[in-house]
Amino acid sequence: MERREAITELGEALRLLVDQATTTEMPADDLLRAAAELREVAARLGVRTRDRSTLASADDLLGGVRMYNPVTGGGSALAPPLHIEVVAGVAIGRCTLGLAFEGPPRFAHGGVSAMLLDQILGHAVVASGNPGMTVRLDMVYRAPVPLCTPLRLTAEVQQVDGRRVTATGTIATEAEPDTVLVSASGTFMGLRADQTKRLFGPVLKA
Ligand SMILES: CCCCCCCCCCCCCC(=O)SCCNC(=O)CCNC(=O)[C@H](O)C(C)(C)COP(=O)(O)OP(=O)(O)OC[C@H]1O[C@@H](n2cnc3c(N)ncnc32)[C@H](O)[C@@H]1OP(=O)(O)O
Repeated sequence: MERREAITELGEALRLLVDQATTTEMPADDLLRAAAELREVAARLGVRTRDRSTLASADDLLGGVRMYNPVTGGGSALAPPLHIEVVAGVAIGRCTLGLAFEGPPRFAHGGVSAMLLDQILGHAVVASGNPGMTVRLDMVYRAPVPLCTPLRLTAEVQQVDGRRVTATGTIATEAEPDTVLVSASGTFMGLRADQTKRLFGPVLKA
């Protein structure tokens, strides 16, 4: 099996674990036994690791492959994951949030909605050919986002003004795609060469 497939397999197992660990009502003894077993597994994975200045060997930064991205990464225990495709400049995202993402009971944490929207706005911005970093993200929470419900996100670029790119996006359910639950407007700033070197120099050098 190729390494990226193995990373995704491990990611799926971790997401199942996070989901079960969040929903389990098993007694304390079972939780303690699971915790001990998981520490052993973690120790095996920790034999070879990377630091923050080293890109994951399975990643392809310029090709847009980020296996451990906390929103889209197939290898991430934290990612829903959000699956994004860009069609005619519009980024369309799909995911279902489990109980690990709960804020108010039955609904998603507001910060999770912001994270999803930051990511999908970023995809629309990259797809427009003007990559940049988020410098501002404005959120409007119109209605709570239901957990365990297929969601549909959209994002598109509204304006490109030199290095400054503005994009907007929404979260709705798949069942009612025209009822906007959360909307966001983001400003992204393209980096000057000196900023790219200062922030990402060690990673790019490697
Ligand atoms: C298709 C392929 C798939 C792959 C897709 C991958 C998608 C990835 C998606 C990832 C998605 C996740 C993405 C993430 O999570 S990105 C992570 C979160 N974002 C950050 O950490 C960025 C932090 N900010 C900075 O480091 C600096 O601000 C940078 C370096 C960006 C600019 O440096 P600096 O601040 O020194 O500015 P400047 O001297 O260059 O001047 C630039 C202009 O910017 C204006 N400005 C600054 N701040 C703001 C502000 N808050 N509102 C409005 N305007 C602002 C400023 O006034 C100036 O305007 P002007 O005077 O020129 O008019």
